[in-house]
Amino acid sequence: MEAEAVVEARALEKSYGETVALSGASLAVEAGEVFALIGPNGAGKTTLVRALTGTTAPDSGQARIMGDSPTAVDRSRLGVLPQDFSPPDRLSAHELLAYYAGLYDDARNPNDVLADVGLADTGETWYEDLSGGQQRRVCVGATLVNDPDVLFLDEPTTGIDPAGRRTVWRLIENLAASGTTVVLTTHDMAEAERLADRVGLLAGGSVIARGTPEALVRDHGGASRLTIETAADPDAFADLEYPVSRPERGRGRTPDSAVVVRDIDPAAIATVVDYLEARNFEYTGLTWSEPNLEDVYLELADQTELERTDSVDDAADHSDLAQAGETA
Ligand SMILES: Nc1ncnc2c1ncn2[C@@H]1O[C@H](COP(=O)(O)OP(=O)(O)OP(=O)(O)O)[C@@H](O)[C@H]1O
Repeated sequence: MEAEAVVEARALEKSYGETVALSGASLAVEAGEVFALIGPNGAGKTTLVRALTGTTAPDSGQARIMGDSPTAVDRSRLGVLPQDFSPPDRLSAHELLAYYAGLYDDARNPNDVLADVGLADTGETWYEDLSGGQQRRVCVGATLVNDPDVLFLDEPTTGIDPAGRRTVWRLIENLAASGTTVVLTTHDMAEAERLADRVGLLAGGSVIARGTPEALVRDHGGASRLTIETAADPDAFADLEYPVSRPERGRGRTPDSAVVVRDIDPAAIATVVDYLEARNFEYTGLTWSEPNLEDVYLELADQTELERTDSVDDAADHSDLAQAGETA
């Protein structure tokens, strides 16, 4: 029997004037799952979270949390961190958490929450005097005072330094281990890959692919790559037994400073080194990488973006992507 969805969106549509924010977004999150929503700026992630948490009403479609409509659900079982959450700043971190804790009958001790978000020593500092990353961690803490069963975190780690980010990651992992259902949005693919049981990729207002990070990488991540930092032309590698090309747009390297060897096992890297040496090709570095969620993102979401900017008449390409999503 299929597990019952704790959070569910069915064919949600939402427009702001001419702007279509959601165009049939659907997803189902099971109890205890960590579900990460990824997608380009403007894809509709925040609007989807807002529709799921009852802060915006969809034009059509249905949102459900724990079997209820988002506006009818017991708020004490819900934690929501909006992207633009900005609490009153003339309070200390501790006072802020105490304030939010005061909204619930059976709230957690603010000191324990401060410790959870790695700010045990910063409780007496005024919110406005905290760094941006510390403020964000207090905001994450504010969503935890009621020990929610379902937690929505819209870009929880944006602006947080690497150590603080890891604190929040461990916190989310602990929450998930204790059974909390978590829906988060992020632009950090490493974050999604590390935390999420499943990932939903939003583009153009709908979920175009969903699945475990492993399945998405397997289905859409492409081949392993060996990147060679060299000015040599890919054609010069014609008799190498692997496909060689320039790096694609958007993959972090200027196309004429590197070539990419695809589908190559790490054990075969020595063959390529021998090949380079035998031909006196100059190179300054070799990097082997397996496909990851960033490759999936670039393959599916950025492709959608590029098509949209390259051509206004791209309806056919969108339907291809929607089909790719159906198989994920
Ligand atoms: N209140 C609003 N009024 C008008 N347009 C809006 C409003 N909220 C969202 N939009 C528009 O809807 C679209 C989706 O926005 P949304 O914030 O949901 O995207 P997002 O995926 O969360 O983006 P980001 O990654 O930048 O946070 C965008 O084009 C945005 O400009």
